[in-house]
Amino acid sequence: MFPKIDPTKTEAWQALQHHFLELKDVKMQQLFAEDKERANRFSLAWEDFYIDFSKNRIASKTLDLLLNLADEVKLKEAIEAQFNGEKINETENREVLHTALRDFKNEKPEVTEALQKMNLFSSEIINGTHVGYTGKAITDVVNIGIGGSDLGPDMVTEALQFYKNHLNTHYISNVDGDHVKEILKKINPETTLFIIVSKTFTTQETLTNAQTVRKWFLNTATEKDIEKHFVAVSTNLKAVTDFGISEENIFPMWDWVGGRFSLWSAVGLSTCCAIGYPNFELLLKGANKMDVHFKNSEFKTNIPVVLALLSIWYNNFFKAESEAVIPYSQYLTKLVPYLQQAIMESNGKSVDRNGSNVEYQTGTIVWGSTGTNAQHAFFQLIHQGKKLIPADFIVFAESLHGNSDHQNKLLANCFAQTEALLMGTFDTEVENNFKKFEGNKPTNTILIKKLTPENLGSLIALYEHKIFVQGVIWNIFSYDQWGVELGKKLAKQTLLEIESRNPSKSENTSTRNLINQVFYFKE
Ligand SMILES: O=P(O)(O)OC[C@H]1O[C@](O)(CO)[C@@H](O)[C@@H]1O
Repeated sequence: MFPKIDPTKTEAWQALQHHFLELKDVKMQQLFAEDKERANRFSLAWEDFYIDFSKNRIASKTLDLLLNLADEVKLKEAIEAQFNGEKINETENREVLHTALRDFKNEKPEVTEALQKMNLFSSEIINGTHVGYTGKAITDVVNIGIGGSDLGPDMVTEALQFYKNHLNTHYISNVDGDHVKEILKKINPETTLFIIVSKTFTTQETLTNAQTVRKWFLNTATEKDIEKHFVAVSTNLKAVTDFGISEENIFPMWDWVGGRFSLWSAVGLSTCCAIGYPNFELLLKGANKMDVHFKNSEFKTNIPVVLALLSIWYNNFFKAESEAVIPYSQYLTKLVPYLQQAIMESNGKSVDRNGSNVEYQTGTIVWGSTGTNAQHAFFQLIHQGKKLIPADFIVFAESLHGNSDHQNKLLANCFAQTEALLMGTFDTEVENNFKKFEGNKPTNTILIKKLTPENLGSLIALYEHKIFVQGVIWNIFSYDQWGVELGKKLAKQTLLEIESRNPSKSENTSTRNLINQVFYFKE
């Protein structure tokens, strides 16, 4: 196991603190003017990716010190420990091997078997050999799950809709009954496949939605028809079979795959049905390429490592509280909600790997939405507000739609925004302070050749590894999520009170009043 090192006790951290004082007031506009090679020096080209990180408040020394920090906290050993399947998720006593789901060279037999099952099943759904209870082909696929059992597959299916076949896909996640009701309005029980995805098969929202859908289905069909229309993805075979789904209709999940890192497994079955297995495999292969890059590249040319270190620089030294992600692609509308779970559920921790409270900032808040729309929404604050918000701009050089007029305008806007954020109105006369832009706002630009399943896989894996690197540096456990448990427990108790319809006995007066007010409104 790699050592548990408090980052603030390292020499590199101390050096970075001094260096921060030298650099905190530096203007990037000047750094660019003084160094014509800056953009070349602070950029990385890899496969179909070009990462420009020159528009950051860094000098060469900054990067050197950050790289020293990575060495001092033994990042290399940590990466090896993860890929070698050591139980680095210590609080759950689990290995962390989502990378094994996409490693076609060293496949785990159970992964190969699951992929074969997904291939066969999705092909039968797509080509119409798997028919519903009245003999009709499946037209709609509904994923029922929440968190990692929803956000990843939903995001990927949406992102790759250009590659989609005739199947309609739907995602039911919220326990709010409006969600399931609105989806049920759109589908026909005779031609719909339901995929219940829950690693634990104990999640209240998913089980409630699954029961509601089952009841709706049985309004027209019979119990024996369930096998043609319901499959599940879970580790909890007993709970699934108790629900009424037979073992052959269960796709596996494993303890060594965290929910928010599981879209590569059978959790991605809805995506696999929507885009077909060959495209799904390309997605996995793209992720694997990034895994190999992450595992083998020296840190200074290692994309996830460099992006993670830059984020640490702002989070821990500039004290930036959040980061924005702005994909200039309508297809990536769901990337930010997906990243919010991946990043914040992983690194929103305040206890270190030794069990002590941490005295430094950890998990960044991530937010954002697609450009160009975001320009007309919150960009005002990034340009002229008081907060420092480092941002990742993600854009594809080639479009899928082929309309160069649109694509050129999209690219122009993306690049122009990063330049405006950098330069502001530096060195130019402005009429008044209201029209002044300070500039000096940091951005990374992730320019990718084209939105293909492979490149999307690489992009997602990039962020997965960035999360891990940050967790190692902060000396926290990125792969557990104890912070979600208390709310789940209290919701169960609160539900009992609401269902009892007796005046609340809740000890907390605020909660008590809220429950009683609901009763009053309903009278
Ligand atoms: O797949 P399950 O077990 O239903 O869990 C769903 C989600 O709930 C969480 O446990 C907590 O929100 C996530 O980590 C997970 O992705």
